[in-house]
Parts: sequence; C-alpha cells; structure tokens
Amino acid sequence: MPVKGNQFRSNSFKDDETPRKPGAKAERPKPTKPISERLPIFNLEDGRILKIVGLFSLVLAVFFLIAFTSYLFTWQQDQSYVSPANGGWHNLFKSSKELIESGITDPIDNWLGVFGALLANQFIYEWFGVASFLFVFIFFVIGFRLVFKVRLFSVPKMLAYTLFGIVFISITVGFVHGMVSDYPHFFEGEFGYWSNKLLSVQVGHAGTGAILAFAGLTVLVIAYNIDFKLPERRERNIPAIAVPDVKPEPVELEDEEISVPVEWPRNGGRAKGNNILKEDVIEIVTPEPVKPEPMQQNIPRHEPVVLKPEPELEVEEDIEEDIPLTIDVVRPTPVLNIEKSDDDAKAASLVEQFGQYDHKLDLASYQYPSLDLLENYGSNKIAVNADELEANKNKIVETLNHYNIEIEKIKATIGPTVTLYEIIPAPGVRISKIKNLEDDIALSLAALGIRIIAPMPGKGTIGIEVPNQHPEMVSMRSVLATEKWQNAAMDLPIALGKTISNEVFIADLAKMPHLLVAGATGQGKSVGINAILVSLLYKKHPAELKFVLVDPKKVELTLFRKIERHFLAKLPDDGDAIITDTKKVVNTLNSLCIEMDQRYDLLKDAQVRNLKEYNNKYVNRKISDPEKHRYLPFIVLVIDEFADLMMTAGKEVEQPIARLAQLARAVGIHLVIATQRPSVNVITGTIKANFPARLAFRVLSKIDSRTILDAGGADQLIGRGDMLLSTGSDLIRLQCAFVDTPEVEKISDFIGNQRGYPSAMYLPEYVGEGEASSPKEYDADSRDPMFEDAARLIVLHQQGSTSLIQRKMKLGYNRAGRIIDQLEAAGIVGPFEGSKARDVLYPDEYSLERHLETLQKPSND
Ligand SMILES: Nc1ncnc2c1ncn2[C@@H]1O[C@H](COP(=O)(O)OP(=O)(O)OP(=O)(O)O)[C@@H](O)[C@H]1O
Repeated sequence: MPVKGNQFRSNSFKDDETPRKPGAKAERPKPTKPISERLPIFNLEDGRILKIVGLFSLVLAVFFLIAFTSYLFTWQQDQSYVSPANGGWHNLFKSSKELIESGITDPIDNWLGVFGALLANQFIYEWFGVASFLFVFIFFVIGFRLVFKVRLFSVPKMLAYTLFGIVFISITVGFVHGMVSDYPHFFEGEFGYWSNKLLSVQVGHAGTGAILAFAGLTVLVIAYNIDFKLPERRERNIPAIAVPDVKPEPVELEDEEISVPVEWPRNGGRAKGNNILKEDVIEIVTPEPVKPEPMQQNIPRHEPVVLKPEPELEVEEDIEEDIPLTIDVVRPTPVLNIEKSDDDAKAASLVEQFGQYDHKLDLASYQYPSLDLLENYGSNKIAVNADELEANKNKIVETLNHYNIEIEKIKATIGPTVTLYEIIPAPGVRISKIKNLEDDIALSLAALGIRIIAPMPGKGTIGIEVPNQHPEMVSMRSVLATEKWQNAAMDLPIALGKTISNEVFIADLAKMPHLLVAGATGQGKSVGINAILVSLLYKKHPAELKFVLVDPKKVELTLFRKIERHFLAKLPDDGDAIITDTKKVVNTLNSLCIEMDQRYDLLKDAQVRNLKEYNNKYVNRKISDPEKHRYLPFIVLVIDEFADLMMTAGKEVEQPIARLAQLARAVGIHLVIATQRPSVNVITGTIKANFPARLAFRVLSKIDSRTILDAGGADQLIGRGDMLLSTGSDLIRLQCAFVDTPEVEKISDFIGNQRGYPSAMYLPEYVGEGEASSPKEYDADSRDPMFEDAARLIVLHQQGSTSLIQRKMKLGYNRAGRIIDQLEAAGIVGPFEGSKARDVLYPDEYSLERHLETLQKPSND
C-alpha cells in the first residue's frame, strides 16, 4: 500500500499508548518494550527500512564497482597485502609494525583502500573472476527498485539469471583460459579454475565444453525460447506458429489445396493443370464453324501486349527532383510532437511502473476452444471427375458453336461445389449473346444452378459456373486448420468457407462493417450464422468481444446460452441473454444506441477516432482520466429472422437498426442480420443503404436475388451452403463452412465450463417511452441502507450514473438502480436522460449533508 504524507500522523504511536500505564509497565516482563516506546517502529509497510536497504544497496553497487575496477589496475601492487599467505583479511586488524614484520611494506593502491583491496581480491581472485562485476548489477537493480520504486527488471528473475551468469561466466572463462594456462587467474577466479579442474577430471575437456554449451543454450531457451533452425526447410508440422491471439493447439495444420485451372487451348492441345490425368484429356471439340472466322489471324497480335517500362525511369528522376520540396512541407510536425511528449512521458512512466493495462487479466486463464471440438467432414480434397469435366466442357463448346459462337480458349477451375469454366470468346463475339444463352447451356448440361458471369470482372473472360455432380462439404475444421486462418490478423475475422478455386475465404467483419444474410428456408442460413459466431469464438477473448443475440424463432441461437457469462451482453434485468421477445428487442436496440453514444463520448474525450485507437490508448495508459474510461470490447449484434421483427415492430426496429448501421462501426458495434424473406418491406432502402456487405444463400426468385444483392444470381445457387457474397463492388461465390449443432454445443460447453465473469455484460438501461416512470415519491423508511453513501459518492463525482454506484460500492445492478431511483425521489439527482448521466442537483458535499439532514428530520420526529 502506498504510504503518503507524514508518518508521525499515523496510528503507530497511538497503538503503543495503552501499555504505558505504570502498573502495566511493571508487570510486563518483556525487556524490549521501553526501547520501542522511544524509537520509531520499523515495519515493512512503513517503507523506511526498505528505503534504507535500497540506499545501502546502491552504495554497495558503487563501492563494488570502484573496488573491482581499481583491482584490475592495482592487483599486482596490492598482492602482498591481500594474499592469504600473508594474512589476508587478518591484516585488517594488524598494526603497521605487525604488517612490516609480515613483510608487507608497500602502501595499498586500491582506490578504496585496504578494505577495497581485500574485497575485490576475495570476489575476483578467490571467487568468480571478472564475472563478479555482475554483483554490481544486482545491487544496483535492487537499490534502484527500493529507492525510486521503479521496476527495471523482475527482481527474482534478475537474481536467478545473474547468479547463474556469474557461475557460468566464471567456469566458461576458466575453460577458455585453461587452454592456454595452467594457473588460476583473476579472469575466472579460483571458483572458475577449480570447477574446471574438477569437471575435466570427471568428463574431460571436451565434456566440460559440452556441459557448458548445454547449460548456456538451456538458459537461452528458458529465457527467450529460441528456435533452432536447420538450414534447409523441414516438414511443416508445428502448430506453434506465431498466432497472436489463439493458444497454440497440438493440431496439425492442413494445407490449403487451391485449384489450379485446367486449360484447353484453342488448337486442340492437351489440358493443363494438376487436377486431371493426362490420359483423360480430350481435345477441344470444334464442330464445323458455321461462319469461318477471318479474324483468327489477328489472334497472335492480341497476346504479346506488354507494357514497356521505359517511362518509369523518367518518372523516378522527376520524383528525386521533387524530394527536397516534400521535406520542407513536412518540417513543422516536430513542434506538435513536443507538445504531446509530456503526456506520453507520463503514460510511459505509468506503463513502466504497472505494465500495460491487461484487459484479459480478469480471465487470464481462459482457454481458447481447440480444433478438436470440430468434426472433419468429407475429404477436403479436390476430387474431380475428369470425365465430368470433359463432358461439361464439350457440352458448353457445342452449345456455343451451335449458336455460332466461336471460342478462343476454355479453362476450368474446380471448387468444392461448382466448377467455373472460363471462356475467352473469339474476337468480335458479343457478350450479351452468350449471356442470353444461359438457359440453353443449362438445358444442354442438364444441370441446375448454372450461373453465367459475363464478363468476369477484371479477367476479360466469360465465366460459366456448373455445379459438381459430387459436391464436397467444406467443414469448419478444414477452414480453421489452415495457416491462413491461424495467421489472420484481423479485428473480427470470420471464416466464411471456400471460394470457387477452393481457397479459404476469410473476411473481417469489422471492415464490412455490417452483414446482411438472406436466403430461403433450408438453404444454410443458420449454418452460416453459426459459422460466423464460431469463427469469432475461436479468435477472440471474452474481454474483447460481446454478442447481443436476437432470436425470435427461439431455437436457433439457444446453443449459445452457455457462454452468457463470457461472451454475451444483455439488458440489465434478470431475463434471458438471448432475446426472443419483440418488446425486449426494441429496448435492446435502443440500449445499444445509448451504448454507441456513450462510446462516442468516450472516444471524443480520449481524442481518438475509432475503437482500436481508443483501446490502444487505454492499454498504454495514455488516457488522462482512467476512472471515466473502460476497455471497450467489440459488440456484434446478431438478429435471426429479421423479417419477423419487422412485421411485428416495423419502424420501432428499423430506426435504431438504421442508426446503428450508420454510425456504430467506429465504436466497434457491428450487425449481422439474417432474414428468410428478402422482400422490400423487410430489407428497406434505409437498411440496404447501410449494409454494403450482403450474403445471399439460395433464394426462390430473381426478384428476391435483386432485393438482396442488387443483382441476379442467388436464385441460381444450388443450396446447402452455396452462397454469394456481395461486398459492394464484387460478387463472390462461396461454399459456406459447415458446422453442425453438436459441434456448436461442444464449443459452448467448452467455453461455458470455464471460469467466466459474474454475469453477462450489461448494456445501458433504456426506458421506453410508455415506460418512463412518473416522479417517484420519497419514502424515508424504505430507503436503502447505502442511500447516504451513494448520495455522497454521486455528489463527489458529480455524475449521476447507476454504473458508478455499481462499480464503486460493489453493488448489483438492480440494487444500484433502486438507489438511483431513491436519489431521484429525494431530489439529489435529476431524471433519467437516456445516454447521458443524470444531473446531480447538489454541487458539493456541504449542501448535500444539509439536505440529508432535512430528509432525516421527519423520520426522527
Ligand atoms: N455449408 C453447408 N454445407 C453442407 N450442407 C449444408 C451447409 N449449410 C446447410 N447445409 C444443409 O442444409 C440444411 C439446412 O441448413 P440450415 O438449417 O442452415 O438452413 P436455414 O436456411 O437456416 O433454414 P431455416 O431458415 O429454415 O432455419 C442443413 O441441415 C444441412 O444439411
């Protein structure tokens, strides 16, 4: 405990006053008592003893440093005095006559006199050699810590390493010196010399070297966990790669098997690509072209279009000439930095003293779920049937030729559920012509879910997606066991599944910043939401993320009930954390709006622009008023069956959702909204405008697809997790990662069975319009025993908030809420004002005390 001010004001003296009665004094046999009455009591809490020890330690450090350094220059001159043969330490007590009789005539040269000479000789020559200088370090660190209360290093660790270092250096120096000399020297000291002798007798010179190397490396491994790497790369089987957040799991990472396109060249070459066997390759079928293509000869002219690099050189020269101008413009910035440096220095000293703020400390032992909780479905290999591939390609080519569409090249990329055939049409073919043939191609391939992308954005080709006969399931485990996921350094990474080229697709929900999910019933929407939630649970600590779950269907999200005390946020009442009731949804959404406003106030106060900067500043203790601030976790609001909500609550829901969607991104509140019915009265213009990222599972009509994606395509999906992700500009076809209910249950159990917070995170209270309570009557008899203390606290902080009472007085939310109501009734705080704290109606404690007295009077009478 820090001790402030004059210690003589403390009770330590008063305590001793009682036994001072004359009688008592005579009876007490303890002889120490009278001394303690006159002398101040030294106890460790007092701090004085520690300061004295600290000062002594610092003096020792200086003393040792001077004596040792001097020894290096004066040891020869002082040898006769310090030598044990001539008396050593006994010489200290000899008179000068006795010294002369012992043959010691030379004066002592050590800068610290005879004591310095003896001490240095003892440590350096007789003990540890030059390694003894490390004692200076030990004393300095301890002294510095005790005197200035600044923690340079952890003392126990420093002691352990330094003492080892002394012994190790002494023996190692002795080992090296032993190669050239057979006598002890002050380099290694007698300890180093004799230890070497002993070891050499036991294990030989080489054995001693090996033991020393082993000991040195072991300590390096303990201290820094150094890696031993052989020159050539070995099999990659270590899961302990640098994963910032996830605890390393002993699970083998899987290689992502990305599809390499299979190509069929125009003039009947062989298919290229690693996915099909050479003997399976069939030459491109070109039924006699109806219209001979005169432009064929031009083809080679299109290929070697290479941009020449020469102009770049000129540009570089220009830039070099411009450089001085740029430097001039940038110059004023250091002035700003100087202003800041005061705060920075303060923050740095706080960090040095207490370390960075650790938001995970409350649940420091929290274990991230392991991959073993997930199942492995399917083989996770691209198992393509070469016959199917060829047959599809031939049918596509045939159909196109049938309509006089000549193609240049065709290639196939095989995904888990669909294969993408990319066509380069011959010059002069109109794209719209191919697009119009969508149904004909589907007919000729006799397949559902054919999607034509004409043209493929940024590729100059036309894509035809054809479902595979045997779709491959993408298990969540196979996605999370990839290096790409393990190394994903995103704020809110979500593993959505795999792309058409079998590549793992990871998106950052924080960047999206909100996600709209739609799809007809039974097409994989719930699985998709589970995949999003599960991926976040795999990457985030409970201190960093909270979910607000809304599930009008009452069955989909119940699996997450067990993680309430870890990952859920709810309104401060006793109800269920997973919200199923429409009225409560409206309150929760408004409460989230209040949370958003409060967060913006905090951001403003901390002069930062977003949650990441804010938390960064908070962790580095750069926020000047930490009492007012807190570490802000991300909040992800998930609403299943949004259509149902819109039907029952309409505008009441739409308004807060629109507000959150517009503003909440910077303060770390992100929305994931799912709906089965993607009609325009559910996904309204306002909502759509604020959800640039949309995920569409299969829908039943083109109109629905347009409602969700502003484009067709979702009606041509094949279901079972086949989906399209629109990120505003791009439309990406993905196969959703599959995670089954038992897996989600296992993960929830795993997290739920660990120590959690006392309750779910409480969102700010929200009182609906109809519910706003009428001014309460003050009732002195029923007021809380903590009422007066709470009143003083509120007036002292000039902040009428329930959470302040909760935090400072360690009360539950309900009791704190009751007290604040009583304070309002007693006229101490103003009425509830939404996101702002209530007004405090008394400016100081004096006026409050007078008011409290008047409140007490009627009951005293
Ligand atoms: N990614 C996937 N991979 C493989 N199969 C899937 C995938 N997603 C869903 N399925 C299959 O589709 C079935 C229905 O999925 P899901 O329950 O997610 O549909 P839904 O759209 O949520 O339906 P509802 O709207 O009625 O709840 C699942 O039981 C599963 O068999």
